[in-house]
Amino acid sequence: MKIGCIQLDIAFSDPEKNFSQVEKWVREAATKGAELVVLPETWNTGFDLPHLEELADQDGKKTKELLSKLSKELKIHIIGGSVATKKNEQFYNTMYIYSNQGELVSEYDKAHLFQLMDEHLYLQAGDAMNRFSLDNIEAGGVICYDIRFPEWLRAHALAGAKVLFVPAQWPKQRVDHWKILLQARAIENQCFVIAVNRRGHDPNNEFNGHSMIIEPWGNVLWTGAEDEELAVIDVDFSIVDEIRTRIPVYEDRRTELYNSILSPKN
Ligand SMILES: O=C(O)CCC(=O)C(=O)O
Repeated sequence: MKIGCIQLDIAFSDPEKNFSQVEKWVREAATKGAELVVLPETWNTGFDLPHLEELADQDGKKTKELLSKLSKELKIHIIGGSVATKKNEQFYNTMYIYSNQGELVSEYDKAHLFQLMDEHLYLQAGDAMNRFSLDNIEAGGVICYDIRFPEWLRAHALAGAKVLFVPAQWPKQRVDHWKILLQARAIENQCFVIAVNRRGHDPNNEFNGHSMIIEPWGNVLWTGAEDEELAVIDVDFSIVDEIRTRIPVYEDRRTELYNSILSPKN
């Protein structure tokens, strides 16, 4: 499958500009032959959390309209990064997944809120897993800081995911963590990891891309540059099963042992 990664330079606090940029880039990805496209985290607003009341997308309506229209018209799957949303009077960091038929196949609210950037002060955390299937490829999706929680990604893999999508706004100063954590998550879960970071800056942080596609043996198939970029990379998802047989990690897990330590009976 040809995967388009859009390493967007998000305009801070300017949803209108970001909606038109996203439309332009998704159209360009389709022109370049992408069958699935991945966007970064909170691409509608950037991290302008204090102004969510004015900026957040009410019920994700505007985002859903755009992604549904583009996925249907261009016949392209869209991993919609994430957007700041307002639902039931509360704010969320929400990921929408659209199939190439224009159907919403999954909606996920970021489960782990990043205290270093004050997310916990403004947003509600989601509790639901993000599992879906596109063209019979079993997938999962998490957002940025979620990759620091191996048990959360493992849960998606145990539930069947063979590829994990990771939209992010990961700051430049910790990009070494980003690369190592993504590679580790791919190796330990023996799955593809397709992670798209933004580039550019906001008032507090600089973001320097380094988006990555990693295969289940841990080899990096593609790393994004430091500029705004659209890359279209051909990925063969069929290798997952062979790698899972080569080292039978799932078979060798000792769940009872872990459970007895984490929840002793007495
Ligand atoms: O974990 C990190 O260092 C970065 C996380 C982050 O920026 C986020 O979740 O938005």
